Amino acid sequence: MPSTTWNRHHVLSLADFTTTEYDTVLQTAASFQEVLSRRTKKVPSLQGQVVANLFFEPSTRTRSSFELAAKRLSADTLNFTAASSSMTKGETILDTAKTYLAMGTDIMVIRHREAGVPNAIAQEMDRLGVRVSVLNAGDGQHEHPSQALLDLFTICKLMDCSHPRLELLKNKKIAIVGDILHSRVARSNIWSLTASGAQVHLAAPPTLLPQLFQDFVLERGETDPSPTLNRQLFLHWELEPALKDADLVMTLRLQKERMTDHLLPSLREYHQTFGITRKKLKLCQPHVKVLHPGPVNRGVEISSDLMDDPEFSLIQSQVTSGIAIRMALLYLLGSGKDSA
Ligand SMILES: N[C@@H](CC(=O)O)C(=O)O
Ligand SMILES: NC(=O)OP(=O)(O)O
Repeated sequence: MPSTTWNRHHVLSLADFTTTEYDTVLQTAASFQEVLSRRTKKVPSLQGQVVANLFFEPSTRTRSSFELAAKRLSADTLNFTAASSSMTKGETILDTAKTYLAMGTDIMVIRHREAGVPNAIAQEMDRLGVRVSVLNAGDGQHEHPSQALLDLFTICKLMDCSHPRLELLKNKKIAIVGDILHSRVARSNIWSLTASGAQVHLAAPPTLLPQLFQDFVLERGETDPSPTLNRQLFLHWELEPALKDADLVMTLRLQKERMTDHLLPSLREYHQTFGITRKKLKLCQPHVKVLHPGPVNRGVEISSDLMDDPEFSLIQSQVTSGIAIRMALLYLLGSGKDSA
């Protein structure tokens, strides 16, 4: 593994990630990707450490890939799902976390439907003075840092497989399309992609864009249909200007579980206006690739044939990248613990 300086104790958000930290994660993931291509895919880096996956909200790929990543690093894993836990008998979230602490957990990977739960658990661990790291695996509408990092890794590898790094995305045009309002994936990606120097274009119907962004634009009296939030972040109420000459398109699922109102006329109408299809991709650069964090609602945010087309779709490759990225995060958080 590369020898690195890494001082972060928890990974809760990408808001304050530095360029060096992004590059450290990308380079460490690239080293693990090489390990994963070998016959023996396991390394002893986290032998004796315990990684607890505390998932209070459903997940397929994040939970499984954190588990596999921990196993590839030789850590012991504990898997928790709220529905089959003693929370059904009234145990609180913090008491649940302390129960896992008492079992010797070193790293807690936490997903919760409410924003801020991983931060609250991290604060409690710090208050107790224990060296437990907390990794946010998606909290409400707030952030999903490991997803944005695996997206970054997937894209950077396309450009330079052996040396993925942040600067490769400088000035690339990246469209993020769909339910931006409820998407923690969009929020984390906005941090990482703007940090890279890319031009990030957000496109959604007004009901699915954060009011804050829209107020900001209206306050400045912008009437342009493609107003600029800052020099790198653009807002569109229509799809076409976001797709025009885009290098990459990230489409998002409609997060119905987080919608309290009827925000769209119909799924059919949404697919016609904002669904990504081969025809609409013709507006983009010829080399365009499409990302989606999954799970996908086929025929809603992306057409089924496009999702399955390896010429354009990076969806499977994102899932594969998730293992190396999560190995990198667990390794960086866990490898300093023995020397404490
Ligand atoms: N799986 C991602 C995206 C999604 O569910 O649409 C998340 O948990 O945020
Ligand atoms: N992309 C993502 O977080 O998928 P899961 O919800 O299946 O974990």
